[in-house]
Amino acid sequence: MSHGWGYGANNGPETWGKDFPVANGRRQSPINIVPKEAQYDSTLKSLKLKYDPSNTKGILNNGHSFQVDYEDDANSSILTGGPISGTYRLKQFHFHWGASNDRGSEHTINGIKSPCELHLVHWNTKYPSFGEGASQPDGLAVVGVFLKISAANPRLQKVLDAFDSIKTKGKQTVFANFDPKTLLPDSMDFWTYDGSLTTPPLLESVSWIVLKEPISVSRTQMARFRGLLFTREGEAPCCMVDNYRPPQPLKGRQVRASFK
Ligand SMILES: Cc1ccnc(S(N)(=O)=O)n1
Ligand SMILES: [Zn+2]
Repeated sequence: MSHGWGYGANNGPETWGKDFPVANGRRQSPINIVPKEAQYDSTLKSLKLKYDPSNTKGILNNGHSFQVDYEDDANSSILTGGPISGTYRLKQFHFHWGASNDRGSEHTINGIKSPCELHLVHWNTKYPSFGEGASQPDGLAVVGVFLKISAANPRLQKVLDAFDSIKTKGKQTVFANFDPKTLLPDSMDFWTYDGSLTTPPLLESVSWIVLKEPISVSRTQMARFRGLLFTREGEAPCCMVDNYRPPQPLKGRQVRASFK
């Protein structure tokens, strides 16, 4: 029985290239961001995120992370501006985190990992669907937000409170009226570069928009992320932790900054 990809010793990021050769491609993600080497680009527009909480569809443990899914059959929850042209629709958001607070993020800053990273995934409405966009070089835009250990973040509480209902792989539950904008920091300053999905199929279709300012999460809240399981009900339990891909080679790409 071929085991699918994951984050373990036998199916983790170092093995993904076997089934997904693009893993060694020229625009893979995540990357290490070196702020001093990022080029300020005054032509970058300000980020515009307009989300309609009533588009919230549900929350799911997909066996790699958990995701909150959004209705995307209209331009009601959209991303515009920043480095992208046109309108991108919110599909879902999810997180990556570590077994301890010294690791967990996918992007790093000067080689420093954060304990957790939020990804808000959007697709270009010039294509008919997320799936179509995912195979196009300008098909997706993901906003990445770092979480740093500080005071408890009350805006995470509704997400955390759903965890008991989605502990194991494949479980989903109702989740309504959640405004992802409440998970964003005050500043919309960002770095941007051309990259890929950070999990298989690792498609090189993502305009990455990584926010400079983190949001807070407490140690106790991080412990609740770690209570989720990679495994299905009835299987030997494996804690959902360290579900992050390490930084990939820049291969000549430029990272631009929206701020000086
Ligand atoms: C929807 C989706 C699939 C795979 N990878 C990602 S990610 N981690 O690049 O945002 N998102
Ligand atoms: Zn992600």
